[in-house]
Amino acid sequence: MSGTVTVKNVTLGEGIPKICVPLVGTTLSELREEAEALKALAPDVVEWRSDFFSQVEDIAAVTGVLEEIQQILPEIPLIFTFRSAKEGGEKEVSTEYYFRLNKAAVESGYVDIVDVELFNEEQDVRGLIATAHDNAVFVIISNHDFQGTPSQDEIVSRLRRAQELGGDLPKIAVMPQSAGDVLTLLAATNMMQEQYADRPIITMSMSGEGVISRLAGEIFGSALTFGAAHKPSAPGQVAVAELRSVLELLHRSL
Ligand SMILES: O=C1C[C@@](O)(C(=O)O)C[C@@H](O)[C@@H]1O
Repeated sequence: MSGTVTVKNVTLGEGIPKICVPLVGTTLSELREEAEALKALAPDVVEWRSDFFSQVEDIAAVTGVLEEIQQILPEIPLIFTFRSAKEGGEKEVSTEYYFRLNKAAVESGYVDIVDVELFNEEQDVRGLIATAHDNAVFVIISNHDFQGTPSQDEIVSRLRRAQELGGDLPKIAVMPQSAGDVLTLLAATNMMQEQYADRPIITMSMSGEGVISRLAGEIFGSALTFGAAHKPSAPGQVAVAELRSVLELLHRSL
């Protein structure tokens, strides 16, 4: 894999894949508790899935949560994500609000990485990337298919599009309908990282059948893997301690 991204002493794109744990609380007090509990798990990265938050339509409440997470976990890089319902998230908001919310998050000073969905108007995506970079925030450009697994060429083409738009971390999550679909995701990951990527990429095949893709990133070329604390944010996430021991086992074997 060529190219790395370093955020708060965590380097993505070299060595063992880094572990990210999502925060999925629906209230400020649940989120506080979850963040406190993460101290013991010591993930490399934390993602706040703000679409789970009951007050996500109130920007002041959102930045308030960000400030608290940052105070509880000041050393851990924080990803801000609003996952739209059409890509497997909990809520749908207007496109206008989606971009306003993400802009407020990157301008808050509490976020290290923002997740922006690829399937939006190009100028909106480019505008948000520019604002993020002006605020020293890295950008994941993501795409999720909860129904199936596109062809290898289509997966590679979406990852390349994310890279061309200027995303620092192209990402795709797909749903397998067969073991062959898991191989398609792994082959696309390997092809992307060997032939096209000049930066770290993040890929996963979801659900139980796809778990191997969350473990084998160091071999096939995915820099970050999502593990669950007490509640997964997507199907197939395994518990952090088990995830870490398998990643270390595979790392030692190489
Ligand atoms: O995009 C992703 C990946 C993910 O969907 C997964 O399958 O682990 C989990 C989400 O929280 C995250 O935003």
